[in-house]
Amino acid sequence: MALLKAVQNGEFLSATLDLSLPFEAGEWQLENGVLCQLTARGVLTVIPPGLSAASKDIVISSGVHGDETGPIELLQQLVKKILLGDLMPEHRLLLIIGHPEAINAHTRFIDENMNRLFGGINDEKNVDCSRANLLQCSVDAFFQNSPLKNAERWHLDLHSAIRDSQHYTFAVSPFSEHKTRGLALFNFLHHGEIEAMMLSGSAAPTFSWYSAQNYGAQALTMELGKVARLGENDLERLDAFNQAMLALVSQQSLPDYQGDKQVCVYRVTRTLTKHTDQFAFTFPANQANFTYFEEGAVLGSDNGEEYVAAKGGESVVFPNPNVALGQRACLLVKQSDVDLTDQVVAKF
Ligand SMILES: O=C(O)CCC(=O)N[C@@H](CCC(=O)O)C(=O)O
Ligand SMILES: [Zn+2]
Repeated sequence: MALLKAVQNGEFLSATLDLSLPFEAGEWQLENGVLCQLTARGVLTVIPPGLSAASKDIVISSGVHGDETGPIELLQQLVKKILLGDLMPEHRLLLIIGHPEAINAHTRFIDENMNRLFGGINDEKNVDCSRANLLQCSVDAFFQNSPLKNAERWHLDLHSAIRDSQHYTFAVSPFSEHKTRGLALFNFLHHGEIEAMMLSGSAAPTFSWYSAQNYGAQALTMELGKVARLGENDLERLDAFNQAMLALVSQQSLPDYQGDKQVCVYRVTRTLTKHTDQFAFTFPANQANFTYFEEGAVLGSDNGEEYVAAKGGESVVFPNPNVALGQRACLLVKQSDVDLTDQVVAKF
């Protein structure tokens, strides 16, 4: 079946991944009036017939890393519900399957980590750079061409962690110069029963940062469980998040959270960068995210420089000594007692 026809039938993921099907752009309307625009492989805009003053512009992306497949399955389910008329979106949506070549290859990336390529347009020297450029242009077009004036902008970039984690689900809030940490975003995290949130204090060229920095979007990198092959994910464990995501796209706004789950908040204290090939950690490669190290514990070293846990201790997240030179080898975080219902955090 041709690519466009397959997408129209709800098969967004399989049509996106079948690279033998030539890409066809297309625009069509569903019986319920929803307008769909397929503008690039894996890039679908959805526009409900009746936009209101409360409508938002929401980007949901998955598969920016090809081996993080649980969120890709969730996105496919969401798209299918919309395309078959089973879910009426309330907001303009840009729904993205990030990196088809990497997904097909079951790898994080092909030549370089695409989630470090959102700092602006790249030289198109490989497929990761070309795809990052296309995704940046797609996000630009989506936000810039919105008929909604002063609409709230959101971007949820869905990932899953490589290793075990003391928090099965968590979010990274990228640093930006805009107020991109609103109370509605925290309310969403509570509804999704997301266990932890890290507040980043410095810019990083990730996809969620791109939308926060350039468009003031309420943006998060969401870490949802652990990497597994497509079709082998335990989506039950992500059900609270999935329900919150479905509600986000189909309701004007989420009701104030009344449950008793609390998001554990961390501030990023430091980013350790790999400067030389001597970079090494003192702990095993599979050390769980959020492992805590007492003050003074040696965490690793790089060409004779030792990294030691700071005053009060620090926890390590995303430790990876195998990254390219000049890239982030881990984040160090400290638990913070800020309350996510607090306007003070929401100011930033
Ligand atoms: O589990 C890991 O080590 C990596 C999971 C992952 O891909 N995380 C994102 C986080 C992006 C951010 O800091 O916002 C990444 O490393 O790109
Ligand atoms: Zn990822």
